[in-house]
Amino acid sequence: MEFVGQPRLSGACNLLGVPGLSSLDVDDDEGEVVIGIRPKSSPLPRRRSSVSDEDSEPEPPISGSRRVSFADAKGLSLVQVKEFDTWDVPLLPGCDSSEGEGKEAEEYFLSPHTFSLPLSTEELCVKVRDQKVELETVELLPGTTIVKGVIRVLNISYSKAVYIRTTLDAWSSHFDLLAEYVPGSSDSLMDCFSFKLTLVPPFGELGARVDFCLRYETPVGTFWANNNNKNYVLFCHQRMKSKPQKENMNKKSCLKTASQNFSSVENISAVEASSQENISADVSKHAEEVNNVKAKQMSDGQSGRAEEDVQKLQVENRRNTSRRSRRKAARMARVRDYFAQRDRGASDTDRDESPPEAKQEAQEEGQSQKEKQSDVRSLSEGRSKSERSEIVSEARETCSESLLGVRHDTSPVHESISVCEPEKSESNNLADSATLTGGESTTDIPDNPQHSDDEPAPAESRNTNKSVSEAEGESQKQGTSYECTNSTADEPVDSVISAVISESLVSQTTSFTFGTVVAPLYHQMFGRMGSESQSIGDGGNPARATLNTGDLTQHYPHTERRESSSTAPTDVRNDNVQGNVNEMQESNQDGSDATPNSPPAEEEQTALSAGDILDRTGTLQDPVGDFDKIWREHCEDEQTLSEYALAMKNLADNHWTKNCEGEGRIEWCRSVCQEYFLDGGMKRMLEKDEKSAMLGMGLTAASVSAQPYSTIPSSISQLGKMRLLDVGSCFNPFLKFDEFLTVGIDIVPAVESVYKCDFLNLQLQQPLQLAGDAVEAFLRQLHNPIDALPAQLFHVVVFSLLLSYFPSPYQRWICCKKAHELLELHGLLLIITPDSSHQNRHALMMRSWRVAVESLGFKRYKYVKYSHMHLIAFRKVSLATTSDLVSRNYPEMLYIPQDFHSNEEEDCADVPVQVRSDFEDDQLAWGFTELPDTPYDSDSGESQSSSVPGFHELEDPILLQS
Ligand SMILES: C[S@@+](CC[C@H](N)C(=O)[O-])C[C@H]1O[C@@H](n2cnc3c(N)ncnc32)[C@H](O)[C@@H]1O
Repeated sequence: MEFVGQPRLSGACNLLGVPGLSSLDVDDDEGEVVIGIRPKSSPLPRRRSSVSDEDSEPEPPISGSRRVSFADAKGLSLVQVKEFDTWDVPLLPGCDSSEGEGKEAEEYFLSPHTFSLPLSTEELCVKVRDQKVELETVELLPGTTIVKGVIRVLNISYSKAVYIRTTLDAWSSHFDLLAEYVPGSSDSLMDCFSFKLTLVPPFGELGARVDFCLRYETPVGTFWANNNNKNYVLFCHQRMKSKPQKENMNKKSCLKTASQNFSSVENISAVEASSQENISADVSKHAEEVNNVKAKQMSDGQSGRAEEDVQKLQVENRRNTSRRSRRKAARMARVRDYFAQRDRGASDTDRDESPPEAKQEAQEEGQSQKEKQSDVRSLSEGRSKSERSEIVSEARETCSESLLGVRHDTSPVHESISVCEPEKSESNNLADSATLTGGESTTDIPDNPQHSDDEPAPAESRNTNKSVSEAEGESQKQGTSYECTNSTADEPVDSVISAVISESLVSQTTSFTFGTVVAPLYHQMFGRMGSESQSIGDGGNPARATLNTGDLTQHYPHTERRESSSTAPTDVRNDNVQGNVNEMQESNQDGSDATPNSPPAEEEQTALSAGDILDRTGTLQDPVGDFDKIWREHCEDEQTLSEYALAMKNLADNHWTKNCEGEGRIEWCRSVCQEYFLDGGMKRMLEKDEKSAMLGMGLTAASVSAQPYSTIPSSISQLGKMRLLDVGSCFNPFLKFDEFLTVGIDIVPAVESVYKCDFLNLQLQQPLQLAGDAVEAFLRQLHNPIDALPAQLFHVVVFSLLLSYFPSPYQRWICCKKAHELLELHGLLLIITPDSSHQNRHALMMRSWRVAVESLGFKRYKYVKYSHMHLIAFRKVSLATTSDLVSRNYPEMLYIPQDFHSNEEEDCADVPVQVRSDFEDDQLAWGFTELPDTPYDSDSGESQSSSVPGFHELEDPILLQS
C-alpha cells in the first residue's frame, strides 16, 4: 500500500506503524494521545544505530523508561483534561506498563457500521457501474486493530490507482493510501483492491474514529465513493480490562496527578527536565487553553459549543505535542544509541567499527547550542553506572525495535519544532485559541473551504462543522508555526517572491552553492506560498491538499506554443531569458567566464557549514495546505520560474563546470547511455541478472555458466536512436547529440524546441503498440503543450537538476514513478541532483534515494559524486513497482537537506562556523577505509575507471556496506 499525496506531513506520516504489534510497540511518542493509522508493515528501514541522523540534534537521554518520561510530560495535561466529561481519555494501554504486558488485556471491536455496504453482488455491480468505485467489505481482523477493506472498481482503463483517503482529525489532515490490486480478482469488467489500516490507541469512550472515502484515479477521470456524501465512518473500541494495581508499582504513571503549577516536573531529573522543557511549556499552554475553554463552558452554559472547542483543542494539542515528542524521541534515541555504542565499545573495543557520529553530533550540537552542552556533559560525566546501564539497555531495546522497523522517529519528515522557536509562536497559538473559543472573526474566508470546486470532496464538512473563525484559527496556527520570525503573512505573496528572487539572484554573485542560493529561493517561495494558502483558509482542505498526479491538467493555464521561429518574447520573462541566454552563449564562446568570480572557498564552506547544521536541527519546510493550488500558482509565475532556471543553469554551467573541469552532467548522461545501450552495458547487466536469478533458483555456478542467456529485448537492441525524455529541459541540452531522439519538456521552456509540460501533471496513456520507427515518427510530431504521453515510450529519462526543484519529497516521488512508467523495460533513469558538500556528507541521503527509487522497479546502475552534484543512473528492471510502498515511507526517502530548513531556524541559528569538523574528518577517513582502490560499481561488483579523467568518482561507503 502506498502512501502518496500527503502534502501535510505533520503527524500523518509519523503515525504510520506496524499492524500486528501492540500499540505498546508502535510509536515512540510515549503516551502520545494520538490516534494513528498504521499501514501494514514496517516504516523506514532502520539505519544502523551507529549512523547518525543529520537532521536532529542529540539531547540527554532520560533516566528510567522513556515511555514514562514522555507520558509524564503529557500526563500533566491529560489529568487536567480528564476532568472534562466530554473528554474522557482513558489510560493508555501499556503506557504505564512494560511492553507486552498489556497485550492480553487488549480486545478490539468495531461499532456497527454507520453505513451500509451493498449486500448482493447485483447491488454491488450496479454501484460500481454507476460510481466506478465502491467499498465492498470492511472488517476488523480478529485480535488486532487492523481494519481490512476490499474495494471494487470498474475496469475502465489500463492504468488505475485506488486510494483510501482517511482522516483521524475531522479532515484537518488526511492520508492517501494506495490500495493494492488483489491478484486474480479481475473479471475484465471489474477489479478488486484491498487495503489495511491499523488503528492505534488510545480508544476513548467513543472509540477511535476514522473517516474515509475512496478515490479511483484513471486517465479517464477521478471517481469517488464517499457513502453518499457522508463518508465512511468507523469506530474502533477497546474492551478495557482493569489492571492489577501492582502493575503500576515502581513506574511513573502516565496520568499521574498534576498540580496546577506542574510541580511534578521537578521530580524529573534536572537533565530530563531540561530536555522536556519545550514539551512542558507546550503542554501547560494547552492546559491553560483547556481551562479557559472549560471555564467558558461553565459560564456560558454553551456546552455543545464548548465541547466542540475542547475537541478542537484536543486535536491541536495532540498535533503539537506529537510533533515535539517525535523529534524529542528521535534525538533521545540517537543519544541512547551513542551511549549504547560507547558502552559496547568499552567492553569490546575491537568490535566497534562505527563512526562516532553521535558523539560528534553532541559536539557539533554543543557548538551550535551552548545551553545544551552542559546537559550532554552531565550525561557523559555525571551519570551513575546504573543510570548508564539503564540507558544502554534502553538503547539496545531501541536498536532491536529499529531492526523490526517499528520506530519512526528518524524519518526525514519531522515537523517544525525549532529549538529556538520563539515565544511568539506559542502566544500566537494562544491568541488563535482565544479567537477560536470566542468564535469571532473579521477575516473574510470561504465558509466552507473544504469544498473545492473541482474535486468531489469527502463529505468532511458534515463531520467538522467548522466555523469561519475556527478555520481561520487553524490556518493561522499552522501559519505561525512556519513563520516564526518576521511574519510575512500580511505581505502579498508576489512581493515576497520577487523580493526573494531578486535577493537570491543578487546574492548568487557572491555565493554559488545550490544549498545556499537556489534551493532556499524555492523553499522560501513554497514555504510562503504554503502559509499564504493557509491564511486564506484553505489549509485544512482534505479534498485539495494532495499531490494530484493527473487530474489537474485541465486547470493549468497552458500558454500557446510560440509560433514564431524567432525568440520574440510574448512577455518580459522571455526578454530576460533570451538576454541571459545570449549572454551565456557569448561568454561560453569566447571562453571567458561571464559569471562572477568564484566565491572564496572559505565563504562557500561557511555557508555550507551553517546550512548543514541547520539540516541537522532543521525541520521539513514542506508547504502545507493546498498543494495543487500552490503548484498551479507556481507554474503561472513564469518570470520567477525562468529566473530560477537561469540562475540554476548559470550556476551549473558557468561556475561548477568551469571550476571543476570535466564535470559536465550532460556529458556524463551521454557517456552512460552510450556505454549502456551501445557498448554492451545493458547486455552485461541482463546477463548478470539472469545469472543471479538462476543462482537464486538453486542452480550451481557451473550449470549457470552453461545456460544460454536470453536475448536482449528487441526494442532496445534494434535501436534507431535512443529516445530520451529530458524533464526540466530548460535549454534542451541533449538536442545537439545525434544519437538521441530528444524530447525536452519544461514548465517554462527557455527555447522553442522544448515542449511546455508540467511533468507532475502529465497524464499517462496506454503504451503504443508500434514498431521503433513508428514510435520515432510519433515523437517527432508531438504537439505543444504536452499533456499526455503513452507509457513505455522512452529509453532514457533524464532528471537533471530537477528533483531538488520540488519542495516536497512526494513530488520527487511522483516524478520517479512517472519516469518508471514512461520508460521501456531496461531503460535508464538518470538523476542528477546538486550537492556541493563532500562525498560522505549526504551519503545517507543518497542511500535513502537509492532505496526509494529501487522500490519502484529500478536497480542502480551507476553512481558518481562530482564536486557539486550526485549523478545516478538507474535501470528499469521490472514493469511492476514494489507492491508494499507505503509502509516504508518511500516517498519521504527522497528528501533533500533543504526539506528540513526553516526560516526560523535560519534566522535563529547563531552557529559558529566550521570548515570541517573532527567528526567529518573521522567520517571521511572511515569512508576511505571502506573504499576499494578504484572506483567501484556496486551493481556489477566491478571496479570501473572513470570515463572522464579527473572525475571524483567514488562509491559512497554506506552503500558499499549494504
Ligand atoms: C534547474 S533547471 C535544470 C535545467 C536543466 N535540466 C539543466 O540540467 O541545466 C530545472 C528546470 O526544471 C523545470 N521544471 C520544474 N518543475 C517542472 C515540472 N513539473 N515539469 C517540467 N519541468 C519542470 C524548471 O522550469 C527548470 O527549467
